[in-house]
Formats: sequence, structure tokens, C-alpha cells
Amino acid sequence: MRIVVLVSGSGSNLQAIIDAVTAGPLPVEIAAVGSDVPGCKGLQRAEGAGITTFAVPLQKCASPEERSEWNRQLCAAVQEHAPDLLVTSGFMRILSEEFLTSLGVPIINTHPALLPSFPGAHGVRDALRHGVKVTGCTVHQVDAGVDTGPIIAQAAVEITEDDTEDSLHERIKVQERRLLLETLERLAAGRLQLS
Ligand SMILES: Nc1nc2c(c(=O)[nH]1)N[C@@H](CN(C=O)c1ccc(C(=O)N[C@@H](CCC(=O)O)C(=O)O)cc1)CN2
Ligand SMILES: NCC(=O)N[C@@H]1O[C@H](COP(=O)([O-])[O-])[C@@H](O)[C@H]1O
Repeated sequence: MRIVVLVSGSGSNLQAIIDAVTAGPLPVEIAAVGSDVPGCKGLQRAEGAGITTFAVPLQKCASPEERSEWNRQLCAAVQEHAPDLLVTSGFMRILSEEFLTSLGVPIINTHPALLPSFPGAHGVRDALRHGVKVTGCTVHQVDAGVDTGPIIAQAAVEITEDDTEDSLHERIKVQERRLLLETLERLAAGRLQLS
């Protein structure tokens, strides 16, 4: 199964995919890694593994027209690598409906909260601030909404009294990587079908 991965930052979840592909148990080809943030660590991790990378930058204060053009350019950049699946993990931009329909292949995303709770860009912080005792992570299919796509897998993570956002996020990421690799294995083996 041929995938493209989109990241915006550190790419530690991407690294887990790279490591699993390199070690051999995961029958997946990472055709390319892309980002909206040129030079981000996730792109550096991919380059270090000899994987093709691309960047399509988006200004923070982009106008709706600039954002539409960015979606078109990003879609074209992904399609150049002819993936069977697009994976977003730590990709911090909302993809437009036009992107989804033009791309024509399924997209899965990892989110660091138990959706539908705490959607959006700051799921870990929001769970901490809300005072819940249990949060977790979700792998879901991406639709035109924000974190509203069909849920594929979830894992719970308890919040401790001395947790910081970083300490909690690192524990969540351990479960995210497990769910992400399990999902990719299921898709590659034909044991999971996406619409
Ligand atoms: N159409 C969709 N695109 C994306 C989804 C999705 O569910 N539908 N998931 C995101 C990843 N994500 C949560 O898992 C997420 C990332 C970012 C945001 C967001 O509000 N981004 C803002 C900018 C935030 C910032 O710069 O700090 C934005 O795009 O303007 C929400 C959810 C991947 N794409
Ligand atoms: N809403 C999107 C979101 O918060 N995504 C989260 O960003 C982190 C990226 O970590 P990484 O860059 O080290 O893989 C991951 O925990 C991912 O779920």
C-alpha cells in the first residue's frame, strides 16, 4: 500500500511509520512526506530516511482565496506521488472539501483526544483544562468537517494529577503510534475498508 504522509511539526508519529516500514513488518511504501511548514523536523526525518519530501507553505493570515489556492497546490503535490492513502499526523491545517473530492483517495488522521471530545488544534490542552480524568487518542477518516470523520480506532489514557500538557501528550503519542500502525496494517491487509 502506497501512502503519502502530511506533517507540520516534529513528526515523531511519522518516525514510527518509517521505523515500522524499515524494520519490515509493515507492508507499506511511504511515497513522500509533505508539509505546510518548510524545513520542519518531520521533513528532516523523512529526508534522513531517504524519502521524497515536499512543502507547500501557507501564511498564517492567508485569505480565503489564498487558502483555496493552497489546497489546490497541496492536492496536486500529493497526487504527484499517486498514493492509495493519505495520512495526516501532526498536520495542523484543515483541508478543504475541494481538496477531499479532488484527491480521490481516503485520508486518515490521528487526533490526541477521544473524539468527539476535544476536537481541533489543541486536544491535549483542552482535555487538561476541562479537568477530565481520562482522555486518549483517535484514528479517524478525514471528512470536510473538523475531526468529524468516521472513527476507526481509539485508546484511552488516564490523566494524572501532576500531568503537564507535554507529559500527557507524550503518553498519548505512545498509544497514537500503536493505533496508527495497527490501522495501516489492517488497511494494507485488506482487513479494513474505507469509504
Ligand atoms: N477537513 C479536515 N482536515 C483536517 C482534519 C479534519 O478532521 N478534517 N484534521 C486535521 C488535524 N486536526 C486534528 O486532528 C486539526 C488540525 C488543525 C486544526 C486547526 O484549527 N487549524 C487551524 C490553524 C491552527 C494553528 O495554526 O494553530 C487552521 O487550519 O486554520 C484543526 C484540527 C488535519 N486536517
Ligand atoms: N489536531 C491535530 C493534532 O493535534 N495532532 C497531533 O499532533 C501531534 C503531532 O506529533 P508529532 O509531530 O510528534 O508526530 C500528534 O499527537 C497528533 O495527534
